[in-house]
Amino acid sequence: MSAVDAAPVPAAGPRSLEWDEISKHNKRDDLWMVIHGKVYDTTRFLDEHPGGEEVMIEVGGQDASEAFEEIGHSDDARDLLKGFYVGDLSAKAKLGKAATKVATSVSTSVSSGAEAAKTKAKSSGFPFFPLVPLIAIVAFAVYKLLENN
Ligand code: HEM
Repeated sequence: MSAVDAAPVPAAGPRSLEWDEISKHNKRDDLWMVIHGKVYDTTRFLDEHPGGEEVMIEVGGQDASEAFEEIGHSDDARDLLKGFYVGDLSAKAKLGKAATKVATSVSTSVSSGAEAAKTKAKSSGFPFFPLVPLIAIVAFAVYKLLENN
């Protein structure tokens, strides 16, 4: 066996693609889209798409997962996707999207929490806070009374 034969053949894994590459393919004659982290070249399907060309071009070079799911595409439509597969969205690009989602939801919940606290503070006109020592005094008095009986 020669050294050449023994050399390991690198496994040709799926292509890992970045958004700057994917987003270039956004034209009628060169149309890619990302659906659930996978990149599809849908150029040749464009004039066969039962939903028309325009909706496809609108999401060209972008993440079309939501648009694809909103329509409620059939299993046949999902099977067709396999024929257009060109690679995967890179881990970095996937992470970037996840990080944006987390950041957005955290900032939304933080600001809505702060907003809710403000609204609560404004809407409760009754001043409970100064009553706290008074309640403590009454509780102490009741305790002493019971103690003496
Ligand atoms: C490569 C990606 C896509 C494939 C393979 C695909 C395939 C299909 C197929 C086979 C149908 C017929 C109905 C069905 O079997 O579900 C269909 C209908 C449709 N698709 Fe897509 N589609 C793709 C992407 C999209 C995108 C990204 C959108 C929207 C932005 C879209 C919007 C529609 C609409 C509006 C219909 C018509 C539904 C109706 O009239 O009942 N499609 N598509």
